[in-house]
Order: sequence, then structure tokens, then C-alpha cells
Amino acid sequence: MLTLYNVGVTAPPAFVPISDRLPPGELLAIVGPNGAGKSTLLTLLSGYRRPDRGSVCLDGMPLHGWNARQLARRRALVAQKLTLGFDWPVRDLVALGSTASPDDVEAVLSMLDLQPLAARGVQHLSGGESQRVMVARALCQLGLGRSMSMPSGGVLLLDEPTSALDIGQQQRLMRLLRGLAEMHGMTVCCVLHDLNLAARYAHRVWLLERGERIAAGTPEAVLTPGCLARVFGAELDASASRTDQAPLVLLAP
Ligand SMILES: Nc1ncnc2c1ncn2[C@@H]1O[C@H](COP(=O)(O)OP(=O)(O)OP(=O)(O)O)[C@@H](O)[C@H]1O
Repeated sequence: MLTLYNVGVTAPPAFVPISDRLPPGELLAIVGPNGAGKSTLLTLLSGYRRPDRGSVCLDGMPLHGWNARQLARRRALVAQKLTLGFDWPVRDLVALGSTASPDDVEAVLSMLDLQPLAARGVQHLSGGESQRVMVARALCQLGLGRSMSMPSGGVLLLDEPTSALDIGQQQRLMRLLRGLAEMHGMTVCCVLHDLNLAARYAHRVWLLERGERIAAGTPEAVLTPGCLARVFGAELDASASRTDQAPLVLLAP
């Protein structure tokens, strides 16, 4: 369980204090316009940045109090870009720094459709392939594998993990993430620009604007046409709005 107690930052980029819980079993989507503070919030949730006020706790202990090795086994961050100085084979990079067995690594490669690329150098991958490698690496870091025996309560944080994926890979990844939450008791938190993916797969959504969380709740409650039109300054196709199921976000011509 990840818990935020009045977590905020004052130095640029500033973030208005926020308190909430990210419970196991849920997929949370963080959405908002460019520059709203989504990546900033994710770095706070991961512990890579320490808040100026308040604290983020994992299982009751502030993130900065955790032993680095133990923390790495309990929470993983998938950044937006893969930046590497070496042309590691995919399989080696995915396993790097983890205690995963060869069988576990193969299982994780298979989950992300990466087995055909396992021997390829990571500097010779497409954008979408690189993105899937980064997710696979995070899953290995958390101890996922063939046995799927990862202790419940692991936290997986992802910054725009679908931005380079085709629609089939988007669906497979979002189903995998939701399944990890629901079936393996993980906390999964995804920054997403695609509001339809957030609407379809997230249990809860946080909407950010100018360094502040301005709405939180189910996709139906947060992703309303009026709110999205105002926050994103976008004109939506009203004929696509639905009240009986997950909202559908379509731009007006
Ligand atoms: N190191 C920094 N120093 C000062 N301002 C920063 C710094 N990093 C980011 N910012 C600013 O803070 C704001 C929030 O940035 P952040 O990357 O968190 O936004 P975001 O919601 O993830 O945006 P995007 O959707 O474009 O990825 C932006 O206005 C950005 O320009």
C-alpha cells in the first residue's frame, strides 16, 4: 500500500499537497494536460524525488527510510525513455539487477511479446519495442515470472507506457497491468495521455492541472465531457458521450 500524507513540492516544478492511498488491487491512471505535473507526481510516488513537505509511505514506512535493495524489489518505475550507453541484448537488459531465474525472464519476455527480440541489441529496437522492454525489466525487478509468485503489495509506476505502442500492444499491456492489480494484488499507477485507455482500464483516475490534483474518482466521475473540454481546451464530439458505461472521448472535427 502506497500512502501519501500531505505530499507537496514548493520548488519548481511545484505541486499542491495531496493526501490519498493507492491500495493494492487497483490500477490508477494519472491524466492531465502537458506540464500539469504528472511526471513530477510519479517521481514523488517512486521516491526518486523527496517531497518538500509530507511523506510517501510504502507499507507504513516513508520511502526514504527503505533500504534501497529492498525498495527495488517492492516498487519499480518505468520511465518515458530508454537511455542506454551499451547495446545490451534484450534478454540481458531485462534480467539486469534482478534475481529472476532464466525461466522467469523467459516468462516475462513472453508476457510482453519480446521473445522474438530477446537476442537483439536494445539500441536496435523500435520505439514501441523499447517501451515494452522497459516494462519487462520492471516486472523482473519486482520478481514477476513464470510462477507469478511476487509478494502482493508490489508497486508498479509507469510514465506514458503506451505512447509508442500500436493498438494491439496497447490493449495487451493495459490488460496485463489491470490483471497484475486484480490477480496479484499489485498497486499499478500509470500516467496516460490516452483518455480512452484510462476510461477503459483504470479503476480510478486522478486529473491534474497546473501542479494540482483537481479531480479523483472513477473514470465515469472524472472524465466528463465538460471537465475535459475545460481542462484540455479541446472541443469534444458530444454525440459520442455515454452515460451508461466507460466514457468515450472523441475530438470534434
Ligand atoms: N527541473 C525542472 N525545473 C523547473 N521546472 C520544471 C522542471 N521539470 C519540469 N518542470 C516544469 O514543471 C511542470 C510539470 O512538469 P511535468 O513533467 O511533471 O509535467 P507532465 O504533466 O508530466 O507533462 P507532459 O504531459 O508534457 O509529459 C512543467 O511546466 C515543466 O516545464
